[in-house]
Amino acid sequence: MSKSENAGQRPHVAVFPCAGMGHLLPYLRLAAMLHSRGCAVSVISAHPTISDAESRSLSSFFSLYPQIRSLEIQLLPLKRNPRFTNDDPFFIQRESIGNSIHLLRPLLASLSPPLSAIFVDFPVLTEFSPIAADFSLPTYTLIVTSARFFSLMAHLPRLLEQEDDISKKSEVCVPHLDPIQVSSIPPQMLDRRHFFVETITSNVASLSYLKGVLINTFTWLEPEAVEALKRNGVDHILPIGPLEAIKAEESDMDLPWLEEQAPKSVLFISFGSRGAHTKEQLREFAAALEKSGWRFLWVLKSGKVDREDKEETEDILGSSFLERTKNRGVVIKGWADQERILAHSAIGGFVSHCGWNSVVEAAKLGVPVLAWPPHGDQRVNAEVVEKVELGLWVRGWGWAGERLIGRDEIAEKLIELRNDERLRERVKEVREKAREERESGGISETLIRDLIHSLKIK
Ligand SMILES: O=c1ccn([C@@H]2O[C@H](COP(=O)(O)OP(=O)(O)O[C@H]3O[C@H](CO)[C@@H](O)[C@H](O)[C@H]3O)[C@@H](O)[C@H]2O)c(=O)[nH]1
Repeated sequence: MSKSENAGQRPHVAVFPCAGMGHLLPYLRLAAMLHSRGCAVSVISAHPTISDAESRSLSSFFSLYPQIRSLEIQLLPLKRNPRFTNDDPFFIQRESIGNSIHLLRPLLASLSPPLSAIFVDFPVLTEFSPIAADFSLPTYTLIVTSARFFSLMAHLPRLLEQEDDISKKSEVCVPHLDPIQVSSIPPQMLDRRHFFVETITSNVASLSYLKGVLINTFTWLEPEAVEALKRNGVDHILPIGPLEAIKAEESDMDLPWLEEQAPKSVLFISFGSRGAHTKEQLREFAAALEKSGWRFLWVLKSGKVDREDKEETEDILGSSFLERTKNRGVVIKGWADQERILAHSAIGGFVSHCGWNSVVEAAKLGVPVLAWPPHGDQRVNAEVVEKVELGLWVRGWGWAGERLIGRDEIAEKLIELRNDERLRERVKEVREKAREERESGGISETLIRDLIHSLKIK
């Protein structure tokens, strides 16, 4: 079918997330949003997925949205670039997706109606660019980290050119943005010979072939960073957050214990979709939790990849902790519906690793955060949490594994979180601002409408 024959039809849009739940969930939310606004939607996924959580999410998404088409590529065995020495399974998965991306060609060529546009995840923009060119396919991306961290990534190539050794400085300046602490930047990003920097640099260069850059943030939360991106050359940036939870996430939550708890009495603890702390650190945290007196709901993960995370809760936290706290808290090993939990009236605080989706969810639902960012973009995201007063952050806790944070130190912060009345009031304001931007037919609504309109006239 030619493009002109297709003109009167609904636009057909595909989304193509990279590895990990932190990428898959926002792309599925975007797919659901485009579907609800009248687009025909396809979701491209790479198999085998890196985690069981991703496989489960994809199957439940497609059973909830049978009209959304699933397009799969089967990953080829990875031909390792000798310079790629990273052993993080999520980085290896990114490499595999990049290496197998040409498998999309026959898939895209066979689509009827053909695609009007595609949303490709930032980590694979470079590998996707020849395909976009050959198919003359209008390409967008959805950025799933903070505008603050993305500003840093977008400016990184120039920063590394200008500075001899950033690691010796205390802060870096991205034009039009307040300084970012060097201690917040993942160390690999400071080494210009690192493969990670090469990948960021080429993907930043690839931003120029895109028709638009969407980002899961909202203007009130990160006004300067969104403005800085526009002024620093990413002028096609559109904040569309906070993304709405998909229908699946609105299903009943099987947590009768939570239903019985008093309003704002329960602390929710989750360090994201991958484990982050050593067993020793988790045990220290458990002791602090007990000491703090909070009721708690803890989603525990002890391995990076859920398929390999076989250890029992008792073996991680000790059966005596579970016995002593059985009337005060619940530990769920594995996966729980975080956004549903955060929305529950019993939740009064959130110990978070500050994965960006978690920060946006806490802001949207008005839950005070105790930031404990162990990896990657998470410390820069925690700078946002601190700046907008969505929560507390002890910078000195450092990166994961830098030092063991003791139970007394943690308990003190947990108690501070519970007693901070000013913070409780402030998060209501943050929630209200998020709601206003969503409901006033605000910027993101207008932009999405414009986007869909521009697709229709292609
Ligand atoms: O048991 C769980 C764990 C997570 N989630 C959801 O899964 C998503 C997790 O995303 P995020 O909070 O961003 O954490 P990560 O999974 O750790 O995300 C990775 O991707 C993010 C987006 O790039 C980065 O900001 C993080 O640093 C990186 O670790 C969120 O929507 C959570 O609500 C659940 O529903 N249940």
